[in-house]
Amino acid sequence: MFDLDLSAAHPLTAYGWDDGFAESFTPFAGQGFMPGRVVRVDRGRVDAVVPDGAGVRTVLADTALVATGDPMRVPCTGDWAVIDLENGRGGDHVDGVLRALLPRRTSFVRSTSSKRSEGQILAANVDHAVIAVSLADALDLGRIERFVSLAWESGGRPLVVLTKADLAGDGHSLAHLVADAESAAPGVQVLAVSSETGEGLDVLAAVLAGGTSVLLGQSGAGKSTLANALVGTSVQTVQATRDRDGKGRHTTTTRDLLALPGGGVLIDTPGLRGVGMWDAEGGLSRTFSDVEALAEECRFHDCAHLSEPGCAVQRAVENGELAVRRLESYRKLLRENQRIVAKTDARLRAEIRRDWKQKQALGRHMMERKRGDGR
Ligand SMILES: Nc1nc2c(ncn2[C@@H]2O[C@H](COP(=O)(O)OP(=O)(O)OP(=O)(O)O)[C@@H](O)[C@H]2O)c(=O)[nH]1
Ligand SMILES: [Zn+2]
Repeated sequence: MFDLDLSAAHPLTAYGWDDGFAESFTPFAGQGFMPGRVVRVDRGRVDAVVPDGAGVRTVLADTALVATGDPMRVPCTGDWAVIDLENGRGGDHVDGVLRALLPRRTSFVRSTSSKRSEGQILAANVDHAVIAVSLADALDLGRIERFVSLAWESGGRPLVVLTKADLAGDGHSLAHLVADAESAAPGVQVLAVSSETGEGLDVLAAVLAGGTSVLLGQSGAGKSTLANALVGTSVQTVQATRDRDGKGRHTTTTRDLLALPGGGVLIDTPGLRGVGMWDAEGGLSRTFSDVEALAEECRFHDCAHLSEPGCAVQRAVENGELAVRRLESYRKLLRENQRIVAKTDARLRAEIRRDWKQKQALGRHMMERKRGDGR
């Protein structure tokens, strides 16, 4: 079998395997199971890297996992899983069964918070959320604030990467742009890079070497180009299909999770790329920690920072300590967030009502049938 030893030689180290995950796996060890990291999920088929020398294996999730109906328990890219290759081998190139998921450290969830059952999980065990912002267009600080809030909410650490730095003019204007981006994301590292010239890629690679990262950002921000530059070759990996039919065909397999040559793991899934806002109240608080710290000083604890007397936020705007743009952006994102939470709640209520109505109708139907039978 394989060795659970945590030496650099462990075949999964390049995929982020560490002491903590090894510990979570302990109860499953010695049962013929092995750990694996999910690199792609496609219509119920899960591709995972396993330490058995074969690289990526395709498995199906245990029906017990899927049957819960809880979308949070469905495997997603970045998950560490308990893989059983001894059983469940089937046609259509299925190599085994995914028996369980190891506890997630962080998760990117669409819709409301992870406590909610209707959340959709987009990526798991993410340490850094890389927010790609193109310098080909004027910086949209509000957009940076939105993505940074989502990143904080996921539990990962945001990192703003200003791409296409070759288009930003001289070093002086580049420094200004970096400072502007920093003002929108207190405490968040901002890096300028160019996939074209290679500028800044070494610094970025060094940051990403520690853990698992996801790529976020608008369409056209330069994410694919950046991923290719970081990986060194095309993100598409060509894999030989096992020679079951004797034809020795080759298929091209795309992965959503890649080991970076300089260390670290990069997740780039289509579902995550242009994510919208969801319930990110905690993330907003972190992104606007400066505004919230000022609000603590307001005379009224429910101050709306409009025209109340003793408003510390308004005072800071007047003093030039706080940009009015930032206060407006804060308000806008809070409103947007509240709208989404309300909408989700309304949807949830509607679902419960529909379910209840169906049960009532079914009950009536059964009663009528019973009565009919008795006649
Ligand atoms: N000048 C310059 N252009 C770049 C750089 N990186 C990317 N581009 C160009 O920007 C365009 C968009 O890049 P992509 O990598 O496809 O952007 P993306 O974020 O992956 O876009 P989606 O796939 O739509 O999410 C392409 O035409 C790239 O050639 C760069 O560093 N410098
Ligand atoms: Zn106030």
